[in-house]
Amino acid sequence: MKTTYAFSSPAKINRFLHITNRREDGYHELETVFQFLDFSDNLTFTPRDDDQITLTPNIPGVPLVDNLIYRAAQSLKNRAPSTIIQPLGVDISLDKKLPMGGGLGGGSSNAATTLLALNRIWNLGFELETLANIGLALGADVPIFVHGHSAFAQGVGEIITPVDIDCPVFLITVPSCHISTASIFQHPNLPRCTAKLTKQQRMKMDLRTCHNDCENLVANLYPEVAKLMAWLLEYAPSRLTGTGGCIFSSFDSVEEARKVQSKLPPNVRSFIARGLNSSPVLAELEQVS
Ligand SMILES: C[C@@](CO)(OP(=O)(O)O)[C@H](O)COP(=O)(O)OP(=O)(O)OC[C@H]1O[C@@H](n2ccc(N)nc2=O)[C@H](O)[C@@H]1O
Ligand SMILES: Nc1ncnc2c1ncn2[C@@H]1O[C@H](COP(=O)(O)OP(=O)(O)O)[C@@H](O)[C@H]1O
Repeated sequence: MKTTYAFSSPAKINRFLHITNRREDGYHELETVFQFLDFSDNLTFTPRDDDQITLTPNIPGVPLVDNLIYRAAQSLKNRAPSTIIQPLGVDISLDKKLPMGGGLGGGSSNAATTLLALNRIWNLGFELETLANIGLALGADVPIFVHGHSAFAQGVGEIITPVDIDCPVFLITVPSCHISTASIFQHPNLPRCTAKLTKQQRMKMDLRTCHNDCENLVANLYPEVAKLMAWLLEYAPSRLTGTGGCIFSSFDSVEEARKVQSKLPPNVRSFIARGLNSSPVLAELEQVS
């Protein structure tokens, strides 16, 4: 009888996102605070007797070789120490709940959960820092999910300082438009020179005085996002996550969030989730001996 291991793959939000510089290689330097949500995709891993890696079901429009779960598993396998003699094969299943391309980091989260889970299941013994480096080649947000704690991030997201922040209840709204991260970063009207936070501001970390540099551009390009944002701001502090288009609105209680959710214009997808300072994956790893 084979063991199947179940792991979550949580969403993240960027409580703020300042773009401070554009590097020579075209990538942008950011300052952001990441927070996880108690709303996740679910992944299962069943080790195989051979060295095949399978993934079901397929994500429509994402070929297997491009799927970040498959890529993460392959990357890890390719770096396995030569002392590992058991076959590194696994059947992976994905229960996708997170909207894709909305700034909730689902792909990066899936990759990070895969790295963490397979490192443990295959007994590879890699340190978190090594997994984070393997993950960075897959996506800028993967290291945050590997480290698994709310964090202030700099660089392209790989310079990480863990922080403990407030954990409100969020109403997350999901506009129907799919926004490509690359298209926002390439846009000429993106603000790219927000001043870096001073040491004093970082100590205080008052999230209300920060903003998301992508927000105005995304609102201009996608009137649906602008309309939804204007509607939400009537009820609660609301901000874009990442390069959008999901918006998070903060509340003190689930009841208050539900009240606003029930008034949302028809056809706006939404869910309610609490902010977390720790990724649920950390506790789940403890369960695997
Ligand atoms: C900006 C964030 C904040 O969380 O946005 P979301 O994608 O979650 O909305 C992320 O760091 C995004 O990370 P991720 O989605 O992994 O981006 P990647 O695949 O690494 O990059 C996609 C493309 O966006 C551009 N890019 C990305 C990150 C960055 N710091 N500067 C960039 O210029 C590059 O053109 C790159 O080719
Ligand atoms: N396992 C995966 N889950 C989600 N998206 C994936 C996955 N593998 C590859 N992708 C690709 O990554 C893109 C960005 O997805 P996602 O991480 O959900 O959004 P965002 O970067 O806006 O937070 C998707 O549109 C898809 O093409």
